[in-house]
Amino acid sequence: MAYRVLSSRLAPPSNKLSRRFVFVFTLSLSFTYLCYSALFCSRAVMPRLPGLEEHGCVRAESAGAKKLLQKAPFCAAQQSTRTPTPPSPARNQTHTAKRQPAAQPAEKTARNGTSAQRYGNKKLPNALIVGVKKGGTRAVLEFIRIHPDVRAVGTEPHFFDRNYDRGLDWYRSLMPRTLDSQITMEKTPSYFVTREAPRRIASMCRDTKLIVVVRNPVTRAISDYTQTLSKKPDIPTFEELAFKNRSQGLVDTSWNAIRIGMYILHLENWLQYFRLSQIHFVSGERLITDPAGELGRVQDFLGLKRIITDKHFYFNRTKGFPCLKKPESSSLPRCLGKSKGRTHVQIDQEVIEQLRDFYRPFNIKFYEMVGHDFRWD
Ligand SMILES: Nc1ncnc2c1ncn2[C@@H]1O[C@H](COP(=O)(O)OS(=O)(=O)O)[C@@H](OP(=O)(O)O)[C@H]1O
Repeated sequence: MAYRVLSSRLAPPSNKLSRRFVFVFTLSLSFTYLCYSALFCSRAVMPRLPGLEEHGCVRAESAGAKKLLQKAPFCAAQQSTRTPTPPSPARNQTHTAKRQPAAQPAEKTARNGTSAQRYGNKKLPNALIVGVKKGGTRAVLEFIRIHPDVRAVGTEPHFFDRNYDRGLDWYRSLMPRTLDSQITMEKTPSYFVTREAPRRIASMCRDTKLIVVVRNPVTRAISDYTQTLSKKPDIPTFEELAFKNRSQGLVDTSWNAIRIGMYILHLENWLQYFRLSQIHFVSGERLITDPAGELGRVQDFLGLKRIITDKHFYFNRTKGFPCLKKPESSSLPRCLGKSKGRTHVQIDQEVIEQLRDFYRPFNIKFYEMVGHDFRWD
């Protein structure tokens, strides 16, 4: 020690100066590094490394994303990429809010190209198309996903009905990567009639936005039956399944094709967990006659800029339905598949009238509840 002090005292001034320089340089280098890390916090600058997803630090939200998220106040909790504990009835409460991890650079692969988006994180959905079966749910999903701020799962995950035991991690893994400013969506029409679905969705996030595509319940039932018949040609006739006793006009409400159309009953279940303002109803009929108008309202509801307009659609005479000029997955015009827009089984007009009478009181209550007359009578 004495030697070190002595030697430092005896050291020539130039040596002393260079040591002081090295010390100051190292100090300033460390300080710069600290500032740099604090400001940019790894992900915005560094490329994503596999396995490092969980270790994001608090992000600085971009102005654009902030604006969009303000318009659509989605659940912050569900956006976390931290490993969530699998949902269980005992843990049926809303998650505590966590900050989102930093977004990747605001750079996307061609949105309307065939390649998947490479940047962003997999997040739980902010908005769900929950029903109804044969209402036009595929059309709404395919149309809304051409919006640059929407990314969606193509297939139906059936998480809140059939796959709930797999947990939120599994569900999240199915989602496409999204930037902070983008909305994640999926559609599973059976959620609307699944008793546990509203509670489960609310426990994922109370702010989830819900879209229900509704259609005249009689036409919907015939469409449903037509689909089943195409898979199982040996099933009884529509009339046989629809009535317990046709001459008495006794409708079989245990048959799913009939039960699904009693919209008000299912809606009451949803309203135990969600505000009416969180649910947007799309008219399945108007979706065919005026897709741009319906999609305009869907965009408003999601807090999105109205980008999808008339110019995105054309009426395909062969198909008899509106089709997209430029869908999300390709640059070519595309109509929905053969299973959408089938020719329905011919049903006796009298049967149709009986079913109309059956549904009327349910429809009226439904119109009153949602504040809109869908004119199905
Ligand atoms: N643009 C366009 N192209 C084709 N089909 C359209 C379109 N818009 C709405 N529809 C109606 O969507 C009905 C199918 O509804 P879903 O997609 O909800 O069916 S499913 O529940 O996912 O099986 C389907 O019902 P069916 O006509 O009975 O087949 C269509 O009437």
